[in-house]
Amino acid sequence: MTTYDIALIGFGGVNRTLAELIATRNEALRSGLGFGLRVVAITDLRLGSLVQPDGIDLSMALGLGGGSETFAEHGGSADTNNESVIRSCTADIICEATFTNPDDGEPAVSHVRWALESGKSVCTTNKGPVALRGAELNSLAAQNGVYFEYEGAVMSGTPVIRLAKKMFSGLRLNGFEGILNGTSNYVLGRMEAGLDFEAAVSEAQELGYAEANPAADIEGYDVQLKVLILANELLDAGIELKDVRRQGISTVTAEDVRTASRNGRRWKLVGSARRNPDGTVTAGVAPVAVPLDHGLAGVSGATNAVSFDTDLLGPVTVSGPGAGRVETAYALLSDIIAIHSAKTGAAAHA
Ligand SMILES: NC(=O)c1ccc[n+]([C@@H]2O[C@H](COP(=O)([O-])OP(=O)(O)OC[C@H]3O[C@@H](n4cnc5c(N)ncnc54)[C@H](O)[C@@H]3O)[C@@H](O)[C@H]2O)c1
Ligand SMILES: N[C@@H](CCO)C(=O)O
Repeated sequence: MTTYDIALIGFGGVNRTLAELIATRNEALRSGLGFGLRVVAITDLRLGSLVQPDGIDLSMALGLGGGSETFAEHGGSADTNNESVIRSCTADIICEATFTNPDDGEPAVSHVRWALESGKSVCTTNKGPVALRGAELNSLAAQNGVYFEYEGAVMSGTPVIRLAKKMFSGLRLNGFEGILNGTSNYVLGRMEAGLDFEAAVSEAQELGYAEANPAADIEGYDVQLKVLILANELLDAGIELKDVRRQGISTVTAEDVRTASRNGRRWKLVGSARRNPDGTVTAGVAPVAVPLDHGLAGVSGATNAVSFDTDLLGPVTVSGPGAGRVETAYALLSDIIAIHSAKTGAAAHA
């Protein structure tokens, strides 16, 4: 039975939940999927780093975080030591879930690069490296004969990127539009229910939907990255961040929400991209007061949906959780499963 050794870079909501899944479901994974998982390294800004090639005691690691204790008291270090841990630990797969940096993707871009260069596959939910350095990192993975997977970068564990790549390969995609941020959608819904903006944002933070800096959700930076990812991955758009127009929901007032409601409309933060007749792609994110019979009007809470405009099937819509710790940890698990399938499929055809 194969066991994959895993390193968790960033031990916040998502990677902690992955560790919980590994701790509680490893036997089910072994019998259902034919492989087990063992965590051999963890790094985090608050906890430092711990490397144990025989496997880390996850109940100990999950018990840390509430106080000032670090991994230094458990045989590790109070420093993250990310580069040396990533390059020299014995992990087969690095799960990168540190903060998303929408400006240049760092330090996560370096984390991914160090892993791929040292022959380790990477799964990440971090939008920065995928959106801003996706092409470079994908070719680095190919050069090193390893895998770079990032299903959770868009719509958390809801299958979108792999699904569209696999299932739409025989048709032409003309564009897409969707609700791609759970926090802003949740906030707009709570405002419609009468809650004030700040209280709604606090709720989204408590529920684990929001970015470390929730301005990324509210001002549309998060959707800008997701539109960039989908446009380049699925429309082969070849565009950069500056090509995705961005407007968030901070300009939408409680009065705007009430007026829309009286007029049979509902505010949504819509991300979209469309292929133009000359082959270029126009992409952006902006709040839109959609009519109640619009396909996106009924998408509520942290649920996301994206509708693809295809030439042979017409519109095809995928809907599901867009944020949440468990939902996003599942995305990492689905990436690990994809790596296992690719490895074992390749072996079967060798
Ligand atoms: N939570 C969600 O619903 C969700 C959904 C999809 C994608 N994501 C993305 O997944 C990533 C993780 O999300 P989260 O909710 O776990 O965030 P989080 O803020 O709970 O956790 C991030 C962790 O990374 C650690 N960290 C930051 N920089 C680090 C560094 N340089 N080295 C080591 N550790 C570092 C922090 O200390 C923190 O514990 C983010 O990039 C986020 O955008 C989150
Ligand atoms: N903060 C993001 C997490 C998912 O990328 C959201 O609310 O959608």
